[in-house]
Amino acid sequence: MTARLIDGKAFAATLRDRVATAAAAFARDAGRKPGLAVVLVGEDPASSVYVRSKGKATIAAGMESFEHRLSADVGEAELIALVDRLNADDSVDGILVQLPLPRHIDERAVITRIDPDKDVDGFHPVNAGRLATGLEGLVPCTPLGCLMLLQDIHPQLAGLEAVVIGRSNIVGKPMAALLLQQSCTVTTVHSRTRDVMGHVRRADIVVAAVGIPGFVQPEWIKPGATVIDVGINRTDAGLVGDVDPGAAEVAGAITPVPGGVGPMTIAVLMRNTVVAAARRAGVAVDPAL
Ligand SMILES: Nc1nc2c(c(=O)[nH]1)N[C@@H](CN(C=O)c1ccc(C(=O)N[C@@H](CCC(=O)O)C(=O)O)cc1)CN2
Ligand SMILES: [Mg+2]
Repeated sequence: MTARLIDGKAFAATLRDRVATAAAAFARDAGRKPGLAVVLVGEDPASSVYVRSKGKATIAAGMESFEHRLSADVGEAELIALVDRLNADDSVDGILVQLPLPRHIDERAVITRIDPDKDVDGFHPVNAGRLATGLEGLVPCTPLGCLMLLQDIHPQLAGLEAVVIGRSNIVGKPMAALLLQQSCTVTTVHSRTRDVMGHVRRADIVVAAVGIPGFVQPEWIKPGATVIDVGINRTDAGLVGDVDPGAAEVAGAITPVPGGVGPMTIAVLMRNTVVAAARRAGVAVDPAL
Protein backbone atom coordinates (compact mmCIF):
# COMPACT_ATOMS: atom_id res chain seq x y z
CA MET A 1 0.00 0.00 0.00
CA THR A 2 1.40 3.38 -0.96
CA ALA A 3 -1.55 5.66 -0.19
CA ARG A 4 -2.03 7.42 3.12
CA LEU A 5 -5.19 5.99 4.74
CA ILE A 6 -7.58 8.77 5.73
CA ASP A 7 -8.85 7.96 9.23
CA GLY A 8 -12.46 9.15 9.12
CA LYS A 9 -13.20 7.52 12.45
CA ALA A 10 -10.54 9.56 14.26
CA PHE A 11 -11.49 12.75 12.40
CA ALA A 12 -15.16 12.22 13.30
CA ALA A 13 -14.29 11.71 16.98
CA THR A 14 -12.44 15.04 17.04
CA LEU A 15 -15.37 16.78 15.34
CA ARG A 16 -17.82 15.27 17.86
CA ASP A 17 -15.67 16.65 20.71
CA ARG A 18 -15.78 20.12 19.17
CA VAL A 19 -19.54 19.82 18.75
CA ALA A 20 -19.87 18.92 22.44
CA THR A 21 -17.95 22.08 23.37
CA ALA A 22 -20.21 24.15 21.10
CA ALA A 23 -23.35 22.47 22.50
CA ALA A 24 -22.26 23.33 26.05
CA ALA A 25 -21.70 26.97 25.03
CA PHE A 26 -25.14 27.00 23.39
CA ALA A 27 -26.77 25.62 26.53
CA ARG A 28 -25.07 28.37 28.59
CA ASP A 29 -26.15 31.15 26.21
CA ALA A 30 -29.64 29.94 25.28
CA GLY A 31 -30.61 28.30 28.59
CA ARG A 32 -31.49 24.99 26.93
CA LYS A 33 -29.74 22.18 25.05
CA PRO A 34 -29.86 21.85 21.25
CA GLY A 35 -32.46 19.21 20.29
CA LEU A 36 -32.48 16.67 17.46
CA ALA A 37 -35.58 14.70 16.44
CA VAL A 38 -35.00 11.53 14.42
CA VAL A 39 -37.90 9.74 12.75
CA LEU A 40 -37.65 6.08 11.77
CA VAL A 41 -40.41 4.39 9.77
CA GLY A 42 -40.35 0.60 9.83
CA GLU A 43 -37.68 -1.77 11.07
CA ASP A 44 -35.01 -1.92 8.38
CA PRO A 45 -32.05 -3.34 10.34
CA ALA A 46 -29.39 -0.97 8.95
CA SER A 47 -31.65 2.07 9.44
CA SER A 48 -32.39 0.99 13.03
CA VAL A 49 -28.66 0.80 13.73
CA TYR A 50 -28.04 4.25 12.23
CA VAL A 51 -30.92 5.79 14.19
CA ARG A 52 -29.66 4.27 17.43
CA SER A 53 -26.15 5.59 16.70
CA LYS A 54 -27.59 9.06 16.02
CA GLY A 55 -29.45 9.06 19.34
CA LYS A 56 -26.34 7.96 21.25
CA ALA A 57 -24.13 10.54 19.51
CA THR A 58 -26.69 13.28 20.25
CA ILE A 59 -26.72 12.52 23.97
CA ALA A 60 -22.93 12.11 24.08
CA ALA A 61 -22.61 15.62 22.59
CA GLY A 62 -24.76 17.04 25.41
CA MET A 63 -27.83 17.54 23.23
CA GLU A 64 -31.45 16.47 23.58
CA SER A 65 -32.49 13.42 21.53
CA PHE A 66 -36.11 12.85 20.48
CA GLU A 67 -36.70 9.51 18.78
CA HIS A 68 -39.92 8.75 16.90
CA ARG A 69 -40.42 5.17 15.69
CA LEU A 70 -43.42 4.61 13.42
CA SER A 71 -44.66 1.32 12.05
CA ALA A 72 -43.83 0.40 8.44
CA ASP A 73 -47.48 0.80 7.37
CA VAL A 74 -47.92 4.34 8.75
CA GLY A 75 -49.72 6.60 6.27
CA GLU A 76 -47.98 9.53 4.60
CA ALA A 77 -50.46 11.97 6.17
CA GLU A 78 -49.64 10.73 9.66
CA LEU A 79 -45.90 11.05 9.02
CA ILE A 80 -46.38 14.57 7.66
CA ALA A 81 -48.49 15.48 10.70
CA LEU A 82 -45.57 14.39 12.92
CA VAL A 83 -43.17 16.57 10.87
CA ASP A 84 -45.59 19.51 11.36
CA ARG A 85 -45.55 18.98 15.13
CA LEU A 86 -41.75 18.85 15.17
CA ASN A 87 -41.57 22.01 13.03
CA ALA A 88 -43.72 23.80 15.63
CA ASP A 89 -41.81 22.44 18.66
CA ASP A 90 -39.30 25.04 19.90
CA SER A 91 -37.21 22.46 21.75
CA VAL A 92 -36.48 20.77 18.39
CA ASP A 93 -33.67 22.42 16.38
CA GLY A 94 -33.05 19.59 13.94
CA ILE A 95 -35.43 17.16 12.23
CA LEU A 96 -34.28 14.11 10.33
CA VAL A 97 -36.38 11.43 8.66
CA GLN A 98 -34.27 8.33 8.19
CA LEU A 99 -34.10 7.14 4.56
CA PRO A 100 -35.10 5.03 2.76
CA LEU A 101 -38.83 5.30 3.51
CA PRO A 102 -41.28 2.50 2.67
CA ARG A 103 -42.40 2.58 -0.98
CA HIS A 104 -45.92 3.81 -0.26
CA ILE A 105 -44.57 7.10 1.14
CA ASP A 106 -43.45 9.91 -1.16
CA GLU A 107 -40.01 10.86 0.16
CA ARG A 108 -40.12 14.29 -1.49
CA ALA A 109 -43.46 15.17 0.11
CA VAL A 110 -42.01 14.42 3.54
CA ILE A 111 -38.65 16.14 3.06
CA THR A 112 -40.19 19.30 1.62
CA ARG A 113 -42.46 19.52 4.67
CA ILE A 114 -39.50 19.91 7.07
CA ASP A 115 -38.77 23.52 8.10
CA PRO A 116 -35.61 24.29 6.02
CA ASP A 117 -33.98 25.88 9.09
CA LYS A 118 -34.41 22.56 10.99
CA ASP A 119 -33.43 20.40 8.00
CA VAL A 120 -30.17 19.08 9.45
CA ASP A 121 -29.89 16.53 6.61
CA GLY A 122 -29.76 19.46 4.16
CA PHE A 123 -32.08 17.58 1.77
CA HIS A 124 -34.81 20.26 1.46
CA PRO A 125 -34.81 21.99 -1.96
CA VAL A 126 -34.46 25.35 -0.18
CA ASN A 127 -31.15 24.18 1.30
CA ALA A 128 -30.07 22.69 -2.06
CA GLY A 129 -30.77 26.11 -3.61
CA ARG A 130 -28.89 27.94 -0.87
CA LEU A 131 -25.87 25.68 -1.43
CA ALA A 132 -26.02 26.13 -5.21
CA THR A 133 -26.16 29.92 -4.88
CA GLY A 134 -23.66 30.33 -2.02
CA LEU A 135 -26.17 31.32 0.66
CA GLU A 136 -25.89 30.21 4.29
CA GLY A 137 -27.95 27.04 4.83
CA LEU A 138 -27.71 23.46 6.02
CA VAL A 139 -25.48 21.19 3.92
CA PRO A 140 -25.95 17.40 3.51
CA CYS A 141 -23.85 15.54 6.07
CA THR A 142 -21.99 13.01 3.92
CA PRO A 143 -20.65 15.47 1.31
CA LEU A 144 -19.78 18.04 3.99
CA GLY A 145 -17.89 15.28 5.83
CA CYS A 146 -16.03 14.43 2.61
CA LEU A 147 -15.11 18.11 2.17
CA MET A 148 -13.74 18.27 5.73
CA LEU A 149 -11.53 15.22 5.05
CA LEU A 150 -10.36 16.76 1.77
CA GLN A 151 -9.57 20.14 3.38
CA ASP A 152 -7.42 18.35 5.94
CA ILE A 153 -5.28 16.94 3.12
CA HIS A 154 -5.50 19.89 0.71
CA PRO A 155 -5.64 23.15 2.72
CA GLN A 156 -5.73 24.84 -0.72
CA LEU A 157 -8.37 23.15 -2.87
CA ALA A 158 -8.59 26.02 -5.37
CA GLY A 159 -7.63 25.01 -8.89
CA LEU A 160 -7.55 21.27 -8.27
CA GLU A 161 -9.33 18.99 -10.75
CA ALA A 162 -12.13 17.12 -8.97
CA VAL A 163 -14.27 14.37 -10.41
CA VAL A 164 -17.45 13.33 -8.62
CA ILE A 165 -18.80 9.96 -9.70
CA GLY A 166 -22.58 9.83 -9.21
CA ARG A 167 -25.26 12.53 -9.32
CA SER A 168 -27.62 11.75 -6.44
CA ASN A 169 -29.34 14.63 -4.66
CA ILE A 170 -27.92 13.36 -1.36
CA VAL A 171 -24.23 13.03 -2.24
CA GLY A 172 -23.13 13.65 -5.85
CA LYS A 173 -24.84 16.98 -6.55
CA PRO A 174 -24.10 18.66 -3.18
CA MET A 175 -20.51 17.31 -3.30
CA ALA A 176 -19.97 18.92 -6.70
CA ALA A 177 -21.48 22.20 -5.42
CA LEU A 178 -19.20 22.20 -2.35
CA LEU A 179 -16.08 21.56 -4.43
CA LEU A 180 -17.09 24.29 -6.87
CA GLN A 181 -17.52 26.66 -3.90
CA GLN A 182 -13.88 25.84 -3.03
CA SER A 183 -12.85 26.83 -6.57
CA CYS A 184 -12.04 23.31 -7.74
CA THR A 185 -12.57 22.52 -11.41
CA VAL A 186 -15.43 20.06 -11.04
CA THR A 187 -16.67 17.34 -13.34
CA THR A 188 -19.60 15.12 -12.46
CA VAL A 189 -19.65 11.75 -14.22
CA HIS A 190 -22.63 9.38 -14.20
CA SER A 191 -24.26 6.41 -15.87
CA ARG A 192 -24.57 8.23 -19.22
CA THR A 193 -21.02 9.65 -19.29
CA ARG A 194 -19.18 8.39 -22.38
CA ASP A 195 -15.62 8.13 -21.06
CA VAL A 196 -15.68 7.83 -17.27
CA MET A 197 -12.07 6.61 -17.11
CA GLY A 198 -10.85 9.51 -19.26
CA HIS A 199 -12.32 12.00 -16.79
CA VAL A 200 -11.16 10.19 -13.65
CA ARG A 201 -7.58 9.88 -15.00
CA ARG A 202 -7.24 13.68 -14.96
CA ALA A 203 -8.52 14.14 -11.42
CA ASP A 204 -6.47 15.30 -8.42
CA ILE A 205 -9.54 14.45 -6.32
CA VAL A 206 -11.93 11.59 -6.97
CA VAL A 207 -15.17 11.24 -4.98
CA ALA A 208 -16.92 7.94 -5.73
CA ALA A 209 -20.62 7.80 -4.86
CA VAL A 210 -22.21 5.38 -7.31
CA GLY A 211 -23.26 2.48 -5.09
CA ILE A 212 -21.51 -0.13 -7.26
CA PRO A 213 -19.00 -2.30 -5.37
CA GLY A 214 -15.43 -1.85 -6.64
CA PHE A 215 -16.55 0.29 -9.61
CA VAL A 216 -13.50 2.59 -9.73
CA GLN A 217 -10.49 0.72 -11.11
CA PRO A 218 -6.88 1.28 -9.94
CA GLU A 219 -5.71 2.13 -13.48
CA TRP A 220 -8.22 5.02 -13.64
CA ILE A 221 -6.50 6.83 -10.76
CA LYS A 222 -3.84 9.45 -11.44
CA PRO A 223 -0.79 8.57 -9.31
CA GLY A 224 -0.89 10.57 -6.07
CA ALA A 225 -4.58 11.56 -6.38
CA THR A 226 -6.81 11.76 -3.31
CA VAL A 227 -9.66 9.24 -3.42
CA ILE A 228 -12.79 9.56 -1.29
CA ASP A 229 -14.92 6.42 -1.33
CA VAL A 230 -18.52 7.12 -0.29
CA GLY A 231 -19.74 3.61 -1.16
CA ILE A 232 -21.15 1.39 1.57
CA ASN A 233 -22.08 -1.82 -0.26
CA ARG A 234 -23.08 -4.92 1.68
CA THR A 235 -21.76 -7.92 -0.29
CA ASP A 236 -21.07 -11.60 0.46
CA ALA A 237 -17.47 -10.47 1.02
CA GLY A 238 -18.67 -7.95 3.66
CA LEU A 239 -18.86 -4.18 3.52
CA VAL A 240 -17.07 -2.81 0.44
CA GLY A 241 -16.72 0.60 -1.17
CA ASP A 242 -17.21 1.89 -4.71
CA VAL A 243 -13.43 1.85 -5.25
CA ASP A 244 -11.39 -1.26 -6.00
CA PRO A 245 -8.96 -1.78 -3.08
CA GLY A 246 -6.07 -1.88 -5.60
CA ALA A 247 -6.49 1.91 -5.95
CA ALA A 248 -4.57 2.25 -2.67
CA GLU A 249 -1.42 1.26 -4.60
CA VAL A 250 -1.78 4.29 -6.89
CA ALA A 251 -3.51 7.01 -4.87
CA GLY A 252 -1.71 9.48 -2.60
CA ALA A 253 -4.46 9.27 0.02
CA ILE A 254 -7.63 7.20 0.22
CA THR A 255 -10.54 6.62 2.59
CA PRO A 256 -11.05 3.04 3.77
CA VAL A 257 -14.47 1.34 3.87
CA PRO A 258 -15.49 1.00 6.65
CA GLY A 259 -13.89 3.74 8.77
CA GLY A 260 -13.56 6.48 6.17
CA VAL A 261 -16.52 8.60 5.10
CA GLY A 262 -19.20 6.65 7.03
CA PRO A 263 -18.33 7.88 10.55
CA MET A 264 -18.24 11.48 9.28
CA THR A 265 -21.95 11.37 8.38
CA ILE A 266 -23.15 11.22 11.98
CA ALA A 267 -20.45 13.58 13.29
CA VAL A 268 -21.50 16.22 10.72
CA LEU A 269 -25.16 15.63 11.66
CA MET A 270 -24.20 16.62 15.22
CA ARG A 271 -22.40 19.67 13.83
CA ASN A 272 -25.43 20.66 11.74
CA THR A 273 -27.71 20.31 14.78
CA VAL A 274 -25.71 22.69 16.97
CA VAL A 275 -25.34 25.12 14.04
CA ALA A 276 -29.11 25.00 13.38
CA ALA A 277 -29.80 25.57 17.10
CA ALA A 278 -27.46 28.58 17.25
CA ARG A 279 -28.95 30.18 14.14
CA ARG A 280 -32.51 29.64 15.36
CA ALA A 281 -31.72 31.10 18.78
CA GLY A 282 -29.61 33.94 17.37
CA VAL A 283 -26.55 32.99 19.45
CA ALA A 284 -22.96 32.66 18.24
CA VAL A 285 -21.40 29.34 17.30
CA ASP A 286 -17.74 28.47 16.62
CA PRO A 287 -17.40 29.66 12.99
CA ALA A 288 -14.76 26.96 12.37
CA LEU A 289 -17.21 24.18 13.25
N1 LIG B 1 -32.00 10.83 6.60
C1 LIG B 1 -30.88 10.19 6.24
N2 LIG B 1 -30.95 8.93 5.80
C2 LIG B 1 -29.79 8.32 5.40
C3 LIG B 1 -28.54 8.98 5.50
C4 LIG B 1 -28.52 10.31 5.96
O1 LIG B 1 -27.45 10.98 6.04
N3 LIG B 1 -29.71 10.88 6.33
N4 LIG B 1 -27.35 8.30 5.21
C5 LIG B 1 -27.38 6.86 5.06
C6 LIG B 1 -27.26 6.10 6.33
N5 LIG B 1 -26.43 6.70 7.39
C7 LIG B 1 -27.01 7.63 8.18
O2 LIG B 1 -28.18 7.81 8.23
C8 LIG B 1 -25.14 6.22 7.70
C9 LIG B 1 -24.50 5.31 6.90
C10 LIG B 1 -23.27 4.79 7.26
C11 LIG B 1 -22.64 5.20 8.42
C12 LIG B 1 -21.36 4.60 8.88
O3 LIG B 1 -20.81 5.01 9.88
N6 LIG B 1 -20.84 3.55 8.21
C13 LIG B 1 -19.71 2.81 8.65
C14 LIG B 1 -20.00 1.32 8.53
C15 LIG B 1 -21.16 0.92 9.37
C16 LIG B 1 -21.59 -0.51 9.11
O4 LIG B 1 -20.82 -1.41 9.39
O5 LIG B 1 -22.73 -0.69 8.65
C17 LIG B 1 -18.50 3.10 7.79
O6 LIG B 1 -18.67 3.37 6.60
O7 LIG B 1 -17.40 3.06 8.33
C18 LIG B 1 -23.27 6.11 9.22
C19 LIG B 1 -24.50 6.62 8.85
C20 LIG B 1 -28.68 6.43 4.39
N7 LIG B 1 -29.81 7.03 4.98
MG1 LIG C 1 -25.95 7.93 -10.58
